[in-house]
Amino acid sequence: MNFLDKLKNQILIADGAMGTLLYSFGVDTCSEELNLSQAEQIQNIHRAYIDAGADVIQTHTYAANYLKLQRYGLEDSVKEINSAAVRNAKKAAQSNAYVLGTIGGNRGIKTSSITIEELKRSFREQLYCHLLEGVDGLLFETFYDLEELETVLTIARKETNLPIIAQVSLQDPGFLQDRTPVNEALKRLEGLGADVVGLNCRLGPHHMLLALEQVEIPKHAFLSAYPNASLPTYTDGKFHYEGDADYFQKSAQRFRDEGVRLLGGCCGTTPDHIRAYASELKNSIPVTEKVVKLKQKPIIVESPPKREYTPLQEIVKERPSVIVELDPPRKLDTTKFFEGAKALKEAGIDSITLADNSLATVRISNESLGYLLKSELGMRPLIHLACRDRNIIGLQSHLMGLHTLGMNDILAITGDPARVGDFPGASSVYDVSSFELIQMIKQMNEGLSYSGKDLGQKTAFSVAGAFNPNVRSVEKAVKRLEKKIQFGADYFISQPVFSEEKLIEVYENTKHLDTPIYIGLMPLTGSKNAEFLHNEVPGIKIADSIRERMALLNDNPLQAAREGVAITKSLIDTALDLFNGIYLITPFLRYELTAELAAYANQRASEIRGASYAENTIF
Ligand SMILES: Cc1cc2nc3c(=O)[nH]c(=O)nc-3n(C[C@H](O)[C@H](O)[C@H](O)COP(=O)(O)OP(=O)(O)OC[C@H]3O[C@@H](n4cnc5c(N)ncnc54)[C@H](O)[C@@H]3O)c2cc1C
Ligand code: MET
Ligand SMILES: [Zn+2]
Repeated sequence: MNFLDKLKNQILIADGAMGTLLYSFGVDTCSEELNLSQAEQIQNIHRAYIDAGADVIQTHTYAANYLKLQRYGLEDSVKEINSAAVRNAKKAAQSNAYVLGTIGGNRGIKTSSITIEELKRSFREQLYCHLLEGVDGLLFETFYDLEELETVLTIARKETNLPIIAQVSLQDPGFLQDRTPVNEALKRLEGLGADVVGLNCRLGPHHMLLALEQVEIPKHAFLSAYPNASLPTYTDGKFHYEGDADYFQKSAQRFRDEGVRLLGGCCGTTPDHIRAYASELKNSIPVTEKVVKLKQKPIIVESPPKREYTPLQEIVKERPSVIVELDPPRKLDTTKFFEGAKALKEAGIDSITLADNSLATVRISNESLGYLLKSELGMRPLIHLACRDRNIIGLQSHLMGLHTLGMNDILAITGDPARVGDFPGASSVYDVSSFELIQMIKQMNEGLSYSGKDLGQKTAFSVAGAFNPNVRSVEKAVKRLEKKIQFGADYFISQPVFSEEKLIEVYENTKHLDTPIYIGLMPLTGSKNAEFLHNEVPGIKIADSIRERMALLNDNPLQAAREGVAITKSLIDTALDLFNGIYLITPFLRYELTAELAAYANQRASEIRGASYAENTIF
């Protein structure tokens, strides 16, 4: 009798974890490889689960695909490992248990760079091994990404009539990562021909039962559940799971009440947990009716997003706009910083931009100074946000804080790596790069966290991307801009440009884009500054004539700075012919220089506007 026939009339017990069990025994390398080198041990664990009462066991092949095996240089051993794994499970099962060939999901919570074609290849390789070796059914487990599971299920259903179990994993008890309600997801899997649909991993019994309360008993499939033992804890350098077998035993009947017919365990479970389930439910009669607590898709409050200002990308499309960077100090005295901010406010700038530990050098946090500028001086802070210092949790919590404080203008950057900075031993986090950060922020504007959790409100961020035209190939840099636009960038802010030729080159290469650019300009403060930028900062080239002008004033710092301002004014004149946005960078907190330049740019901008107004009204 195939195990689907059995499931028609009785609950079956499945096995528990293999990976975490081996890890608890000290295996911290590729445990799937043990199917080859420690076949007997693997068979012993399978037997321990069968002795504990499992009717159905699974091959130890969850991560035995080329995408995951390549981490260990084992990508060419897919066939060997999967075939050995099936043989191990069958040898242990004899005729005492059914054997499922397990294939795990690849896409996790982060936006994955794995393409559908790679997923298909990875899946097919494993599938054919399992079919050739002969299994009683297939178990597709730990799929966070519904698209991935639907893709592989469709392939498998075409290839075989064997029973297929398709299981998703949830971050949130109710919804998949893409916000599909769990009930809808399982129905879709049933529609694609899965014989058993269900949940495994990530959630322990409590949350998995909460999710199952929202699931109807399928009409043409059976329901399965493989909860984790508990949340993991990290002690003495190792992960542990705590949920004990008694706790599992108490949950068993509740799984039955939710209509589950195949009940096993996932991470952290052991033969004791399975024994507990078997003692409660083995051979028991399944329920056929239940009251479902269907949840609707979360309603994201459609209140107007919390926005105090017109987004900069809208302003700069309408008229010339000047923003100025004034970096948070490296020391705790903020007097000069606030003096500078006041001077820039008087110069009439649209926004003051605050770097995030630029060059990986520690500075006062930009959100705290930004908030003071906003609340005390009524200025509009634009907060740079680098991926380098924060993981996905930190980035999101930081963004939620910025929203709460009403700071909606963000420059999303990957960030200079920690090794360039003043704490070279610090680690760069880079959970995401600027592309995904832009996407994360845009998702929050839809009221959803990066993993798709409902935030209850929409944020109103306007997101800039960084543009570095000081590279060998501006065309390549523009390709990055195009990619950032695809990820949701609203406008760009560039590194400083030091020559008219570069301004024109950038204009020529970007004029096809609708997305506005604030072009960067920074006054040189002296000859040493000019030589440093020209010779030591990758990509920055300053015309010989300019460096000569600065060199002539080497002994007169005041005059040199005046020269730097004069050069930048002439660049502003050209820049305003080509771009609407001017981004001035304040060197060494010398705000008097950028305040003067901002006033100049604003005056030139109003002259241009006056002239175009006159042109439009006269004719
Ligand atoms: C306006 C502006 C403000 C900035 N503010 C800060 C700040 O506050 N804090 C801070 O730490 N850093 C800051 N930076 C520096 C920035 O983080 C680095 O210059 C970064 O390497 C490029 O910008 P990004 O972070 O958006 O990188 P991304 O565009 O995401 O690029 C990431 C990686 O790709 C590389 N890359 C970028 N462009 C190219 C290209 N054309 N060809 C090949 N490889 C490329 C980069 O070197 C980097 O390794 C700022 C840069 C700009 C332009
Ligand atoms: C990471 S969830 C899948 C786990 C797998 N069934 C194992 O225990 O090895
Ligand atoms: Zn698991």
